[in-house]
Amino acid sequence: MNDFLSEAASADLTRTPAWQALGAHHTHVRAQHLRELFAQDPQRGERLTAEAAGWYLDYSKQRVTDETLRLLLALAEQCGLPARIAAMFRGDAINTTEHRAALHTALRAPEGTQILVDGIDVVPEVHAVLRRMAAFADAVRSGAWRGHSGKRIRNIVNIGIGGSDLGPVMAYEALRHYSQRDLCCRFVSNVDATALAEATRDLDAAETLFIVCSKTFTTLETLTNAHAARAWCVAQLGDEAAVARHFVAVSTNAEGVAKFGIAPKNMFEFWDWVGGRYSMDSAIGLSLMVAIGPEQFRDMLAGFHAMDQHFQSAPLAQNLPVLIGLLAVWNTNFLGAQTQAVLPYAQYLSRFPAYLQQLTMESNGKHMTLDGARVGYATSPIVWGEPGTNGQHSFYQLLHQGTPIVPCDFIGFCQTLNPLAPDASGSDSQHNLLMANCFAQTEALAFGRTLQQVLAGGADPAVAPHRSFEGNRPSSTLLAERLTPHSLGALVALYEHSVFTQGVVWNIDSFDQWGVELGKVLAGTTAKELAALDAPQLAHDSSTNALMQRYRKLRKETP
Ligand SMILES: O=P(O)(O)OC[C@H]1O[C@H](O)[C@H](O)[C@@H](O)[C@@H]1O
Repeated sequence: MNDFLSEAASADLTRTPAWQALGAHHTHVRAQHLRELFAQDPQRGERLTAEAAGWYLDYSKQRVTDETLRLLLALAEQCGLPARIAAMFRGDAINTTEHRAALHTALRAPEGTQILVDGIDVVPEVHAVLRRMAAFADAVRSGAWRGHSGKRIRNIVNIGIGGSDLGPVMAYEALRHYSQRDLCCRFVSNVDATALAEATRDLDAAETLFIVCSKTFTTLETLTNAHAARAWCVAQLGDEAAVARHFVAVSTNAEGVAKFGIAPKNMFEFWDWVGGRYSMDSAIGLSLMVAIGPEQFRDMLAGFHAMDQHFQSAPLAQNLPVLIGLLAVWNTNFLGAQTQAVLPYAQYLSRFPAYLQQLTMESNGKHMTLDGARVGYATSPIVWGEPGTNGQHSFYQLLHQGTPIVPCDFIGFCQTLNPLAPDASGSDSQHNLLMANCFAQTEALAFGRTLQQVLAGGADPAVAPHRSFEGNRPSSTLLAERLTPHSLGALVALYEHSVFTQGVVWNIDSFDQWGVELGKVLAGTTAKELAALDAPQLAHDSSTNALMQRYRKLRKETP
């Protein structure tokens, strides 16, 4: 057993005293409505809140009592959370199945901090790469870096998938307001050739820079797209040598990058102790840095770091990531929720739910404990969501009146970056409308509308039951003053650490992803069979065989 694992963490979770106490306690909470909890405690909405790194968390509309919180905090203690947090920040090999540290926190550690991996301080390396990235970003932004034919770079195409795509594209969209207007960034991830074809259709190769992002530099989708992009570029510019001015790489695999034909001086490195889904603040964020500039990127890192410090040092009861993580455990394991909706009331955060899907589900979608036993409890919720108010006109019907319980995280900002409709008081009426929707939704979910209220409003008694809302649907609200690189960094770190908190309680490895491997291996074999058009025998199951045969037949007949 690893020395950072406490005895309790390795014992069967469901037999720990805190878990058992929560099991006994949850029937009591289930019998209570949020209406009663608020009526009993007029200060609840101010009391069940916490604040850190510019973010205010209101979790008073979660179905918890003070006793629930006390028991959840006891559970965290019994699972050894404080020791596990310390182990992560220290650089212990907490990713046990891959024998690696999970040190994304080192990516935003200020210069002068010392973090040792195998006896070597990694912080100077992190800052050396950041400086190289900054010099490159400045050169592209100023026009000092020219394309092969001497033209200025106007377009950046990031090629990567999973963590090498979702973080950069989410953050680029989130921080568009801060990006250089004459630079256009596009992101290609899917191996469907349509993605690359549409991303490059209207571009001039002479003005286009490809950033190929892949931690391993072996990912089939990324290498396939990178080769296709290279062919497109060379065909347009008529010279193989153009690759040197139009391709850079971000990877841990220098050999793979060199083999592709990108010179070491055009490669930005990161390290195996950075997980793909935890890498947007490493060199994987190069496209973002080119778009928003090194200063704003550093501001984002400072936001990450502020939340890291809070997670590391705040008491568990006031610790935002810990609270959010424990509430997820409560909702999943005791209230029976299977999914979690993330609802940003900010168009700029349109890709945030997709980003959180990988962060959460690839991290905690596991069924084996660190000790190699099958878990006897549910682990990661299914994460989904859309920006408000769009979601309201789509799936909120189910949130309000459906049969499943869906805990919601509402995320919003007090100030808009695009004031289109300033009113007499100086605030923006369009933004007021957006946020009014956000607050009203949390209220409606929690308190609903009783049958009596509906009837008192004069509704037809036959329709009244359909128009009543049970309420008692849990949500949290995260509010910050303004969407800035700093507040975005803090928000991402908040969720990273909340996912870690859940993983610690569930006693799973939140940093491996073996479940993705099988699909990759099978697709490789199948791709070979599809390529060999006339190969007579297929040895899959009858369904897969029939599908492949049909595909081959129709593909052949297509002119
Ligand atoms: O960055 P790469 O090595 O190309 O990996 C890209 C992605 O590959 C797999 O899908 C992994 O499960 C992801 O965690 C990773 O982000």
